[in-house]
Amino acid sequence: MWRRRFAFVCSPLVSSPKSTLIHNQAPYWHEYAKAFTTGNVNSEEGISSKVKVPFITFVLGGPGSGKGTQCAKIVETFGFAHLSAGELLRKEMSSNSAKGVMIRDTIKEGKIVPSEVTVKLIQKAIESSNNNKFIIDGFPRSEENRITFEKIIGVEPELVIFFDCIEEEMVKRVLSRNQGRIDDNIETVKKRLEVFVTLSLPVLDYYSRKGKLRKIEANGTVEEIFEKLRPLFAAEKVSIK
Ligand SMILES: Nc1ncnc2c1ncn2[C@@H]1O[C@H](COP(=O)(O)OP(=O)(O)OP(=O)(O)O)[C@@H](O)[C@H]1O
Ligand SMILES: O=c1ccn([C@@H]2O[C@H](COP(=O)(O)O)[C@@H](O)[C@H]2O)c(=O)[nH]1
Ligand SMILES: [Mg+2]
Repeated sequence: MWRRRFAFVCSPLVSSPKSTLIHNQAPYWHEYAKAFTTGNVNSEEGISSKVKVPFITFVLGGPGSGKGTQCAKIVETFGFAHLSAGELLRKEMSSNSAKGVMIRDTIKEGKIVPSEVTVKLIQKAIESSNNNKFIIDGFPRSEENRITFEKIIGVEPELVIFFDCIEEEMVKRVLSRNQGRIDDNIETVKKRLEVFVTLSLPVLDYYSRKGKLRKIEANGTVEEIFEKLRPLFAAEKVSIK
């Protein structure tokens, strides 16, 4: 069973895709886009003249496929801000509020936290960053997540990366991670794998059809995998180094 791989076909590596702002649903980024294109600055609302429409990359893959590990390398090499949806939720769950308890229970069950909660956390993190290039790790995990992000943030990703790793390897990595995560146990991992197949694969399918998906074979060493990622970010447009 663990040898199963996600049967999924997507576009081959191609040159960097074009920007695709969603112009009819952008309560937040429309203001940013306006400030960028007109040069208007509204200091009361905190919109800076330096702010540009953000370059967003989503990174998806099953539990333990290496998303967090590779995102750290992308940040170091290409100057992105790393937003891990899981980390944002784990921070939020450490409060003993009703919301914190709900997040803890959901993560323990390997299920998906309500979209609005996650998107609001991502929005806050984007708003408080000085960076303009974001790598969003482990999101969107479902079509509902994706649609909620589009509604609230109003920007589409330029690029969506999928780490394709065999289940046996993912399970081995998660069970030896040793970071005290409440979902790093075999019962939760099995549930997360099912959730990935049922709810996350349709998201990959959506971006594949839009020509935005890049599949990375993620069974090798950390360095081998990073070498496969490098060309995606080497374009002048996204590189700061
Ligand atoms: N290529 C690799 N080879 C071996 N071990 C790896 C590799 N990449 C990551 N790891 C290790 O596997 C574990 C899981 O990696 P990581 O946390 O990056 O995965 P993830 O996709 O973010 O998982 P999750 O969705 O559960 O957060 C970590 O302990 C990490 O050090
Ligand atoms: O968009 C998201 C991201 C994460 N979750 C929940 O958190 C855990 C852990 O996420 P990692 O990305 O693996 O750190 C995940 O299994 C979900 O329960 C979420 O609900 N929505
Ligand atoms: Mg992770």
